[in-house]
Order: sequence, then C-alpha cells, then structure tokens
Amino acid sequence: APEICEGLSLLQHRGQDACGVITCGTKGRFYQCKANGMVRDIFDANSISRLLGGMGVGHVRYPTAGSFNNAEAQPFYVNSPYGIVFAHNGNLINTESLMQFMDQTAHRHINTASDSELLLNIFAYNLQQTGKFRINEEDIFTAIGGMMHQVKGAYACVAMLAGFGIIAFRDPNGIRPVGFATRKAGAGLDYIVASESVVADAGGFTDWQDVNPGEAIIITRNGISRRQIAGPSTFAPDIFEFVYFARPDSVIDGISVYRSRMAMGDALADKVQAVLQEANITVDVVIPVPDTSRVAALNLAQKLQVPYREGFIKNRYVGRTFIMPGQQMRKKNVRRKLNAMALEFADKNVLIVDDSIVRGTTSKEIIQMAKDVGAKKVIVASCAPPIRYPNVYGIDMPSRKELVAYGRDTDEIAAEIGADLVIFQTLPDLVNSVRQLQPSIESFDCSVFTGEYVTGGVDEEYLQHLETLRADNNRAKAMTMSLGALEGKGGGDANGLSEQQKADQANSSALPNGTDATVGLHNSWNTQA
Ligand SMILES: O=P(O)(O)OC[C@H]1O[C@H](OP(=O)(O)OP(=O)(O)O)[C@H](O)[C@@H]1O
Ligand SMILES: NC(=O)CC[C@H](N)C(=O)O
Ligand SMILES: [Mg+2]
Repeated sequence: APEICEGLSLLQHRGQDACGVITCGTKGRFYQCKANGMVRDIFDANSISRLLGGMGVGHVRYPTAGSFNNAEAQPFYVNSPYGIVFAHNGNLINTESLMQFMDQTAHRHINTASDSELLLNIFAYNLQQTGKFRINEEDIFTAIGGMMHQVKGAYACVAMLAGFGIIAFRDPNGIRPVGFATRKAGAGLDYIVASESVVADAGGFTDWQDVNPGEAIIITRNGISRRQIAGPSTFAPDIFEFVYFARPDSVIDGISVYRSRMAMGDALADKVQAVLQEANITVDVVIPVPDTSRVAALNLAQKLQVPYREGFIKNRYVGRTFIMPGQQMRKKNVRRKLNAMALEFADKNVLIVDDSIVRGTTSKEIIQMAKDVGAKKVIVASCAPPIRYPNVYGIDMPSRKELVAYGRDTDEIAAEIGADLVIFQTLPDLVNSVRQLQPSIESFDCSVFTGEYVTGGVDEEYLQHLETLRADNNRAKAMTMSLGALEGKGGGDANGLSEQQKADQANSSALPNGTDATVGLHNSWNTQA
C-alpha cells in the first residue's frame, strides 16, 4: 500500500477529484480506502497501515463520465465471480447499449453513472461465462477477448482477482497508456503496472514495457503471461498525452514526453518567426504558462534567441485547472494559481507560450493579467493546433460549444481571448514532433483537432447526445441529484448552491476512515470478498 500510494501521488496530475486503493491480503480478503479528494488528503500513515496484503490496485480519478460522486471513486469492486477489483483509465463510447445488455442479458445491476463500473461488470460477466469453480489464465484471456468484442472506446485497465493475481489490458487502438516494470525481490520479482513510467522510476523498477494495443497481461506468483487478444487495429495513442496530460519525465510508447515537448517548441519557433515577420512585430521576451508549457517554451525561446523569463509564478499548492470540474472553479483557480510579475511584462511585447488553448480559460485570464501589469502587446503561441472537436476518449471536453476555437478562425480566437495575435502550431508539425521520436507509430489520435474518431461509432447524433449529457450545468445538476439520492443529502435544497459549494459538499462527505456511511456502497473498510 505505501508504494501504491506513492505511485498515485506521482500520477496526481492525471486526476485530482478522487483516489483510492484496494489491496488483497491473506485468504483473498480485500482492504479498501477510497474517497473524493487528493492523494495527500485521503491517505495518511494510519489509513495506509490498514491496507494489508502483497498486491493491490490504486486509481486517481478525473471524471469523464458520470459525476463527481464519492461512489464513483475507483477502484471498483464486485464480489462475483471470484472477487474482482478494477481500475479504468479512459472513456467508453457505447455505454448506452452496454447498459441495455447489462439489464436485459447479464442481469447485473450498475449502481452509478460511471462507465468504469459498467466496464468492470462486462468483464465480470465474461469471466462468469467460463462457469468454472477455479479460473485459469486461459479463461481470463478468453474473457478479455469477449469483453473487447463488446466494448467501444478507450480503456487502459488494471484488475485484481482475489488470491489470484493482477491483470492489465489496453484497448485495441491503444488510446490511453499503460505499461509495467519489474524489480528484483529476493529470488523473485516485484511487478508494477501504471499509466506512466514515472511511477516505475520512483519505485526502483526497471525494464519498463508498454502493454500493446489489444494486449492483456496476467501477473501471478508464477510470473507474467502476455497475450495479444484483439486482432490488428490502428494503433492511435492520444497525442494529447504528449501535449498536456502526461508528466514530462514519463516515456509513453517509447517516446519521451519531455523530448516531444522540446520538439514542439522547436517546430513552433519556426511558425512564430514567420508569422511575426509577416506582421512586422518583434517580441522582447518569451514567457511560459506554468507548468506544462515550460519545456516547449524554453526551446522556442532558444531557437528565436529571445530571452526566456518566468513571468508567471505558480502557486505550487494549486493543482491543474483544466481538469477541475466546472467553469467557475477553473476560472477562479487560474487567478489563484498564477501571478504576473510586472517587471517582466511592463512596456514589453510579450510572447506567451502555452501547450494548448482549449476552453480559453487560462489564456483569457493571463492575457488580462499581463495587460494589467503593463504589457504592450500580448502574443500567444500554442504548441497544439486549434481544438475544435470534443474528446471522447478520456479527456473531459465533451462539448464543442465550450471550446474557444469552435466556429472561430485565428483572428476571432485572438479577439475572444484578448490577445493581439494568436499563433497555432500546425497539425503536421505537432504530429511530427512526437512521431519522429518513434517512427514505427504510424498514427496518433488527433480527434480533437480533426474530428476523426479512430474507434468509429462517434457520429453527429452521438456528439449531440454527449453534449447534452455532459454540459457543465447538466453535470452539476446530475451531481446534486446523485448526492441527494445516494447520500441522503437532500438533493432539493442543494440546487441553489454554487458549483464550488457543490464540489465542497461532495468533498465534505469524503471521510477516509470510512466512518461516514453516506459515501456509497463501496466505501467501507475491510471489505470482505
Ligand atoms: O484553454 P484552457 O481551457 O484553459 O486549457 C488549456 C490550459 O489548461 C492546462 O493547464 P493546467 O492549469 O490544467 O495545468 P498545468 O499546470 O500542467 O499547465 C494547459 O496546460 C493549458 O494551460
Ligand atoms: N480519467 C479517467 O480515467 C476516467 C475514468 C472513468 N471514465 C471515470 O469517469 O471515472
Ligand atoms: Mg497549463
């Protein structure tokens, strides 16, 4: 448990809303702690010491389906068959037909709106089909095959079978990352499976290998078995992992995220130079938007031979704003997080570099901040091209109307965010920055830039449905209702609360010691399988 918790803290940038760990001790008994909140808030020495056992699964959650309810914190658990614990990174796109299948055929009850609970139950259903008293690896591979056949979308998953071992698999397009590494332990080996290699580095694990798209691995006391389950599909890792989501010190699918961001800065420098020349503007200083754009901005500045200055100072205690729930909270936190130093802005033409402009929340605020402290001209350069389409594979940007580049050309985007000029990387340059580091990968999921979705099954009707389902205000409503329904909070009077208050309210019931009976069915200590 201590190592899993340490690993989760290294993955905190992937999900700030909820976290959890379930371990498996003697006699296949599971021990659980999960709740809404950051890793440092939910886990302390006391709670960790109660998570017994030699294997376990952890998760940090950034909701892309369902709500922010405690009951949707992961890992999930089902008792039948065998006792399964499950953690999912990604997002499914055929949840509606899967729900129907659960109801009409599998007769399994899904208690939340989480696609991950649904995926676990599809997995459990397929395991159940083997009808065995004791399961073996062959049965598990067969069950994963059945599951991959039914499920559409992005899923990088880790499962644990009570007293048996750990299973990991990745969707046939390999959209979200997952890999594993080993460490010598006496005569045998310890194994770690994680979304990002940084977790392995920190724990002293070596020989990091990615789980291949459509592959499953099983780790037991006897070692590891790997099996290619799904037939050939387009390998399309999400390029947004490299642009923003992953830590720079991770290596994903053989590509150093850090190197890819350096290359993005280099490529963007050429574009910036050309555009500035044409507009007859010179810039005095390059300023990154901490944290993610730093690596790219430094390379860009070096190539342009313009001074690089940390003009925005980040409050290290405020997390990522893009993955916060609700526009009000995101907006407020950009101001809490960043402060502009007048001495770097006053009377200068500044080139602010960010990794991406998505809703425009960050750029709008920081451009105003730059102007407030006396910047002459504010030019913004983005390492990613304009984002005009929703992400349906695990980055929570489901609604086109929320995207600042939707229905706007570059000049209109500049006007909207208050910049004198906005310069976007081209898509071929972005793809090349990443791909040159691993030319064997032929394509990346670039759906947020192109509107082409590699899994199929994402048409106009689906996008409209998603937009309605997950519009910011509907989500807030859904959360209030589910708080009322599941947690006895009295959903009625909560309707008038602000988004921040609602989030606070959700957090207030997140007692890590499990003494609060309102946190949902799965949130109790010493769950016995
Ligand atoms: O246009 P927007 O909707 O604002 O989204 C884009 C911004 O959000 C992210 O920063 P975030 O604060 O999440 O994290 P960071 O500290 O890792 O840069 C990203 O790095 C951009 O700065
Ligand atoms: N970021 C994630 O991995 C999201 C997992 C899952 N779709 C959820 O909303 O809980
Ligand atoms: Mg940022």
